[in-house]
Amino acid sequence: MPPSGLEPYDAVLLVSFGGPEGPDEVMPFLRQVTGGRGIPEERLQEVAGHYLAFGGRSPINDQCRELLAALRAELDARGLDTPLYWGNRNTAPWLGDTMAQLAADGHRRVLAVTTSAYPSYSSCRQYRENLWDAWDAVRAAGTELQVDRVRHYAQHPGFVDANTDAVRDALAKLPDEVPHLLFVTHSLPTAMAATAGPPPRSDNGSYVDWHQSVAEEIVWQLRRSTGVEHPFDLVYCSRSGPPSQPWLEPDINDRLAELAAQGVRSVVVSPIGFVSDHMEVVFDLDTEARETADELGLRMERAATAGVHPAFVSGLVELVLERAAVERSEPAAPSVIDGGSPGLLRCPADCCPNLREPARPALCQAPAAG
Ligand SMILES: CC1=C(CCC(=O)O)c2cc3nc(cc4[nH]c(cc5[nH]c(cc1n2)c(C)c5CCC(=O)O)c(CCC(=O)O)c4C)C(CCC(=O)O)=C3C
Ligand SMILES: [Fe+2]
Repeated sequence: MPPSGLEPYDAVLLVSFGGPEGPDEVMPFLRQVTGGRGIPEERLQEVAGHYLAFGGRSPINDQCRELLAALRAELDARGLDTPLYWGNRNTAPWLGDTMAQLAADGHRRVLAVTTSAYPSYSSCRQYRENLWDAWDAVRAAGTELQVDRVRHYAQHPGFVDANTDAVRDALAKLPDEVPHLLFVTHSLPTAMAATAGPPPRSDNGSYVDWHQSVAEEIVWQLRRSTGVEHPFDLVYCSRSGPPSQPWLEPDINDRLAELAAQGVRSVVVSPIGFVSDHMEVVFDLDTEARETADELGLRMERAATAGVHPAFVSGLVELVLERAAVERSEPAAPSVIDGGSPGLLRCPADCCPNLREPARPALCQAPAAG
């Protein structure tokens, strides 16, 4: 491979969740995502209904296409001609096919960027397990690839600034108020949340802690620029699983009802847990939570997700450059919000454990200590 400016890496791989692109793809997608995870059939039918209400097409693949185009433009602008690839965990383009293509195209050092910004089993290790499967198949077919992944980036200024900007735009639509801010992320089983991130862990675990820090930073940035301090909470959406299993709360709809009862009149909803307008955002927030707000007589504005905001796109490219520098043993100070965590270059073996299949291998992991 000719030098690309990202040495030692010769390719960048965007890894995403995947989503259906038509009605016939909805049920196969849901079965793929939930295979063996004990999600009740009723919940599957309900979620199928969310997808079918949007013509059976998830927004996520188109958003990946847009992100790839934006990343390409940003790499080009910086004189980096490193090829970009894309693979999904749950639909085409399948990660396994993309990994085989990377090998066939002669690549041997690949840097992965996931469309998921926080630590937890679902948002980190599960991606690394699927990376392992794809990598292992290529290895079995005779090619030795090395795959790394950029550190968790929720506390990178690029991601935070994009979200702050979006909250500012949403606030501008409610000029006569001091809206309550609701920062939203995907709920998790509390057992998964408690074991998110590397030990030693706080009571909340890294998933909740990281979201809390991002929310606080956004509120602080707004206060610094406007002098207004907005009341805020971290709330959850998209609870799944059997009713007997505890998940992170409060659900956004319940919190909206509480706020209305307390006399709050307007809210800005900021989906900091999602990098773009996934189905959870367009259904759980823009459809369901909006209906709740309407019924309660609350004014609600939903802030944009990071999407292809220039700060986010250039932040991802900076993360890629930073990691390449680290691998070349050059000094590279990790860029991170004040008091935030730069995250880890390689997850330790006991980070974000798979509570169902503890022995399942995952890629991008630090070698086990002594
Ligand atoms: C933390 C987290 C993220 C954020 C990090 C990241 O982005 O990865 C995320 C993203 C996503 N989740 C998605 C879709 C689904 N997630 C499900 C189920 C679950 N998600 C979980 C967690 C998360 N999920 C969990 C603990 C479950 C229970 C089952 C299990 O333990 O695995 C189910 C099954 C039906 C249901 O139960 O809801 C579906 C269909 C899509 C695609 C959306 C689109 O099409 O636009 C995206 C981006
Ligand atoms: Fe999910």
